[in-house]
Amino acid sequence: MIEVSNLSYSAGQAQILRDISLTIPQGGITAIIGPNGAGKSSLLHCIAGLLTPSGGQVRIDGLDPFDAPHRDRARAVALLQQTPRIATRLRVRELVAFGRWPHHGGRPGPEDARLTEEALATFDLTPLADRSLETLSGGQRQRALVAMTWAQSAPWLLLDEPLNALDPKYARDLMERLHDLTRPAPEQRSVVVVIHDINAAAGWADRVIALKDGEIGASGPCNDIMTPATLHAVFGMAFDVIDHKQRPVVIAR
Ligand SMILES: Nc1ncnc2c1ncn2[C@@H]1O[C@H](COP(=O)(O)OP(=O)(O)OP(=O)(O)O)[C@@H](O)[C@H]1O
Repeated sequence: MIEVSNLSYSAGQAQILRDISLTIPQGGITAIIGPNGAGKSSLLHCIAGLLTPSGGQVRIDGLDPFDAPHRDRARAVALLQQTPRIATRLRVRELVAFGRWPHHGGRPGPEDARLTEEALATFDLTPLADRSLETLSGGQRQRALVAMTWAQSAPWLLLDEPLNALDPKYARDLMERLHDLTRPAPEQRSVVVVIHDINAAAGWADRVIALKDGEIGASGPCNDIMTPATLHAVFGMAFDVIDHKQRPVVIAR
């Protein structure tokens, strides 16, 4: 379980997050939505222990990400940042294998190789495994980054805009895969994902946290949040919401 209590975060004079308290249960997909500048990335980085809050606390399955040794933190939570800096001459397999670093500390063994191949296969990257990143399309590179994050084998995955640059098929495939891999079987991980595409959240998320101006505007099961009234309150614009196969579909008016 992720527990965030009275979290505040400031950058210089600017207060970015204000008194955020929330609980994210294990398993499933939790989507963080909200307008530009609402504080979604900042919240994800605070949870991952990469930004130091000005107040409050975070616990990831009981672990304090700000106090924990780097390796313990990396085994508890894997963060995919929006614009990670990576050496483009790396091959896809080498990049994905980096995800194993917290487990082997520079001495990869057969289990690390096996889990690297498994992550490549999970995200349809096996045919691209020997290509260097600079030869990939933006969407292919994005999938390789998700696979690297997955290979870290942390129970919690925090993904900041993973659908960036993905075409509709790969965006759907990625959400479907994350959905399947966050069910109780065969292997349950927990995903917290910042998403701009509101219908990707509506279609796949189990829970939604809607941020507005650095505060929680709404939070709860997906169907409870994807309502015209709540979406209007969060985004300041009118939406219609219809039901399609028991999932909400959001249409901007
Ligand atoms: N170092 C900083 N100094 C001042 N303001 C900052 C700093 N970092 C972030 N901000 C501001 O904090 C606010 C929240 O930023 P954040 O990136 O968390 O929002 P977001 O909801 O992820 O936005 P987007 O949807 O545009 O990616 C923004 O207004 C941003 O300009």
